[in-house]
Amino acid sequence: MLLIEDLQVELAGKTLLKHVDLEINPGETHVLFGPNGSGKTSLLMAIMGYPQYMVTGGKITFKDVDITHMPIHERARLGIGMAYQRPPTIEGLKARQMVQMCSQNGHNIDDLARKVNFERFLERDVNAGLSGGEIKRSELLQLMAQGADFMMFDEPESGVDLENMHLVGRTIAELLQKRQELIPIKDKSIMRRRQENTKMGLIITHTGYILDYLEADKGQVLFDGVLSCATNPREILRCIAQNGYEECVTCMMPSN
Ligand SMILES: Nc1ncnc2c1ncn2[C@@H]1O[C@H](COP(=O)(O)OP(=O)(O)OP(=O)(O)O)[C@@H](O)[C@H]1O
Repeated sequence: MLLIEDLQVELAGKTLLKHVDLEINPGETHVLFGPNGSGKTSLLMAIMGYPQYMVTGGKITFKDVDITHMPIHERARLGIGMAYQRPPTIEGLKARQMVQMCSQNGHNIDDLARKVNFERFLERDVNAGLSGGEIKRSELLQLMAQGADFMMFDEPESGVDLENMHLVGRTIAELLQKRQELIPIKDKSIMRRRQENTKMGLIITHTGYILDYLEADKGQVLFDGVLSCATNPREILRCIAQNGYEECVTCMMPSN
């Protein structure tokens, strides 16, 4: 379980996250909405452990371990992974080497790359000259290799064309073991699979396209560093589209 209690985070002397509480249980995927600059990426970066996102209050617990001040690599080892919105180019490090470094289980890198249509980029430096959509697939490949238990996705749809959106959406759903099933829920094998799923996810989206590919458990809105509205993600999306973010957070229930 990921448990965030009363989290406050500062960046460059500015408070970006205010009293954030969040609980993601094994098998759950949450979706995070919010206007530009509201602090969504900052929340993910703080969970991942980037030191510039300074925790000035509160606590983050993962798998019953207090990770509030744990370095990034230890969080990754504990099972936290992230697909970034704008990951940096890393000169001198090939994508293949990066994926190998992420790999926990001696994966066949070429087989993994084929799944996200990334084979032809493996010998390039990480993210060098990649298009927006190619970068997203590179991020997914690293997560597939890592096999994390809790995965965060920062705007996985941005810059992805419609055809690749299917690939990205299906891959994320598979990573989170949240593929939408066409068979009714009363099917016992599906129910068992859902009960056995321990993967956790947190996805930032503006458009909600990702909801066409996976069953998300809860949506929340981050507005000016404050988290609210824990309810059905499609309902939140509808509310935002109809009334705007500010109206949405004032009219709905508090978080959790
Ligand atoms: N290095 C920095 N120095 C100062 N302010 C920063 C820095 N990085 C980000 N910010 C500010 O922190 C605020 C929150 O940024 P963040 O990226 O978390 O927003 P977001 O909700 O993810 O936005 P978007 O939807 O546009 O991606 C923004 O106002 C941003 O300008």
